[in-house]
Amino acid sequence: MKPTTLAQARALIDALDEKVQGLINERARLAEAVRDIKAQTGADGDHYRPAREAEVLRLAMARNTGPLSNEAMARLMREIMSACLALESPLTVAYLGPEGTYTQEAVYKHFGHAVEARAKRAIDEIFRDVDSGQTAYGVVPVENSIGGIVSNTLDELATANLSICGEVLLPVHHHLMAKVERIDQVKVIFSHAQSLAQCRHWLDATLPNASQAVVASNGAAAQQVAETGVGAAIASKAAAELYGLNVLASNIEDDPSNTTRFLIIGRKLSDPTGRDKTSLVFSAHKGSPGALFELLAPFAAAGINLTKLESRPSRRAAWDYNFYVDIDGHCEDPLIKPVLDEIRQRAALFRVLGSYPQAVI
Ligand SMILES: O=C(O)C(=O)C[C@]1(C(=O)O)C=C[C@@H](O)C=C1
Repeated sequence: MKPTTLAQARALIDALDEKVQGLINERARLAEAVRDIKAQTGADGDHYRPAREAEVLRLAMARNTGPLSNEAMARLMREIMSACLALESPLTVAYLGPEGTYTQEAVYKHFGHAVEARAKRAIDEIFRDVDSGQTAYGVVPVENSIGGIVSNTLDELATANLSICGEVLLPVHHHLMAKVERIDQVKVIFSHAQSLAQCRHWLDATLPNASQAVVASNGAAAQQVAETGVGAAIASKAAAELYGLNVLASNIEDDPSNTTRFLIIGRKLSDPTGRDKTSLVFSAHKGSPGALFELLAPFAAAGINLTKLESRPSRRAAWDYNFYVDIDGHCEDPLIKPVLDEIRQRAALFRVLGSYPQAVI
């Protein structure tokens, strides 16, 4: 029945909300049953299953008939699953803090809001915390569509005994924020080096005489401006709200498609979902001509798509490099496994950093 008055429409919404709520709790009871089944089968108490979560989100999007968008529907399912998982056991997630960073946004986008997010001061601290079991998972930035790689993360990945179990793509929109109310009052701008670089044209055109100062993160910039009242910060809208700053200009990034990719790090390999990525690190034997070509050729021969290739100093010897490669597919896929074995034989160093579902939302 299509309502014709506001009161009728609201009464129908109330009745429907009651049913939706009942169904959500029924789902939560099933998640509790899953916990009991896992306990009986000797699972280790970590109930988070990245592959299953990706499947649930993909199913929600495939089933969706609107009017809500697929993404809006998936975000709702994301929060329901997050609350269900928190019933099983609250998940702890370390991220690059302080509060208000884009990494914190990436935590909530990937895990939903029912996690215990713990702010850390540096990327290596996050790796240490996850490795020692103090937190179950970590979220670290790995690359930006304009600024390129986050070298600390790649360097930590090469030596850490951890596994990448997910990725998050976060559109990054920068805002100028301060205690003062007018842009012409701003004499100094604080932010992370990458954020300043991503807003360079806007800053040159709008605030050519203001000086720029690099700090550890956008969140730290906003926190500092809130505490001292000095200057302005470039950070997220969430940071402006959290630290009570005035937004003086919005969306000041030079490229509106500016996106940062984050990785979820944990201690377990994720199951295959059919739409996965695998991250690898390897190095070639020094001094042999065509060594890198030899390591990459098996991918081409098997028709495996490379989505990324980076090199970094290996830190073992001068002019020795580690190559970081992302491919489409899971390391257990029957097509991929023998190819990885072949490359392992040919490489000086070879490690699978993780296989994980491609970002869903
Ligand atoms: O299917 C599971 O293994 C569950 O624990 C249930 C559930 C869910 O709510 O759907 C919750 C958490 C997991 O990360 C994945 C899925």
